[in-house]
Amino acid sequence: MKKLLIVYHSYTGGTRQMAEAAATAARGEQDVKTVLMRAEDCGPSDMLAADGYIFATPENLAAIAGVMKAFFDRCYYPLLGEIEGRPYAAMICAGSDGENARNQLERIATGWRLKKIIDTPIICTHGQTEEAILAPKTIRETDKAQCGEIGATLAAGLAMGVF
Ligand SMILES: Cc1cc2nc3c(=O)[nH]c(=O)nc-3n(C[C@H](O)[C@H](O)[C@H](O)COP(=O)(O)O)c2cc1C
Repeated sequence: MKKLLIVYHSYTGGTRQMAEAAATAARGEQDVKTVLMRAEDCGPSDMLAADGYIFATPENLAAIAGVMKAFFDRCYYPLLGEIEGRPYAAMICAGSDGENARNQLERIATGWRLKKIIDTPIICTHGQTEEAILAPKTIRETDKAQCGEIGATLAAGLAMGVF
């Protein structure tokens, strides 16, 4: 059975809801096992055991979250040349921007020679003040539906073997 691995980090809950929406939709595909993992728990063996990936991270200080970066740092060289051509999608949760995080994440995926299946969405939570930025986030249903589409697309493609 094919395996879809969703790796995420979230401080205030937004990215977690996005990753969970993708996982819920992906689990509608019976022939694919979908695994949702926090970035700090994920290592090279988890990556190697999967056939496709979704990476989800907030943008923090104009970069992917540090915990997500640590995951990539830990896995990058052990997996170089081992996962080439496998499909992936990414999702960014941002207060107002998200472009740098998207570029940084996609650059790492390109280094691994992963195949991007869907354009990477940036879901904005619109926090501007310190209080709003540090508050727990609620992702809108329309945005969760977009994340669900990504999960469902990856899972369906893995099941059909089209990637
Ligand atoms: C320390 C810190 C730095 C942040 N830097 C950025 C930033 O550079 N660009 C941006 O658009 N949002 C920034 N944000 C806002 C978060 O991306 C936003 O609140 C997002 O919803 C967080 O996702 P999460 O709920 O999964 O943690 C920052 C938030 C924190 C706490």
